[in-house]
Amino acid sequence: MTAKILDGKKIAQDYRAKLKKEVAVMKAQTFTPNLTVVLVGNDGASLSYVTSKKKAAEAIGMSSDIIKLEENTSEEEVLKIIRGLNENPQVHGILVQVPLPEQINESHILEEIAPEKDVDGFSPINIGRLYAGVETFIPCTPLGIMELLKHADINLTGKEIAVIGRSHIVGQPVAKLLTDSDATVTLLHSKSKFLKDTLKRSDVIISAVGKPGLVTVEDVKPGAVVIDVGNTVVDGKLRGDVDYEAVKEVAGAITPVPGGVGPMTITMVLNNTLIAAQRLVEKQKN
Ligand SMILES: Nc1nc(=O)c2c([nH]1)NC[C@@H]1CN(c3ccc(C(=O)N[C@@H](CCC(=O)O)C(=O)O)cc3)C=[N+]21
Repeated sequence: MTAKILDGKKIAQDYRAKLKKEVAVMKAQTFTPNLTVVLVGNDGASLSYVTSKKKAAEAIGMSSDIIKLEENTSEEEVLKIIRGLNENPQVHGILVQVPLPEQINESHILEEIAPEKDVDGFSPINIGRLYAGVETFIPCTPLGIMELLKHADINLTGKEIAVIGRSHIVGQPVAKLLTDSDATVTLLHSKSKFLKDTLKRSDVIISAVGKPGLVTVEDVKPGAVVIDVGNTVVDGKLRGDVDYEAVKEVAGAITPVPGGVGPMTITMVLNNTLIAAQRLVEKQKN
């Protein structure tokens, strides 16, 4: 059996075409949604991600700005910039690229972003809202994974799902969303005792660790759906966590790296920015 390839690039393209139509309607009736991305420092990979986000936003008719700050920028300086963006009525979505340089405390920054503009869904208020089951912004990678699973022809009800990695950005929120979809989730991490046994009995494996070669063909039950969130550069090449070539011969469906989860994450940043702008329109009506 050869797996169905979950083509994130194509699925993202189709999704963005739908967003583009909604943006056009919004622009005709009200204003142009804007995504502003804050990047601190000179990390090459981060610069390439934020440039992709700006390009993707502009391609669907949104406006997008990148605020590029020096590596040695102080926390107070970044906080001041965020306060300015919070108050700027032209800005609907704010995204501060992580990781941040070490002199800047990430929590302090995320606390400062106005929850109604926090399109990453990383602020403590929005994380709390997610678990409370009230209106929020769902983090972009988990949202993208849920969209990919819709294309995997799998009914999640009662399914065994292994999530590897317990970050606030991917592992924990995706476990929450999958649980809400009636799946049974095991959240695995570096200290888990029965990692490999759990993978082997799972109907879906989601790996978000950043360790190439972590998930091997021996770990995968025939027909299982495998979602690879890893993106690690090895010898100048982007690698996921999954041994893709071997696993695709036994899995039911699988995401490639690149071209799987990554393009979906960017699409969901756009999705959340549009929602932020739409919520503002609703608020102004009342
Ligand atoms: N505040 C914040 N929000 C984020 O959403 C965020 C972040 N910080 N920090 C870093 C991670 C990583 N991330 C990726 C997004 C797209 C691709 C992506 O599109 N990758 C392409 C390949 C790109 C390439 O070839 O280098 C792909 O997988 O096909 C990858 C990684 C968002 N992140």
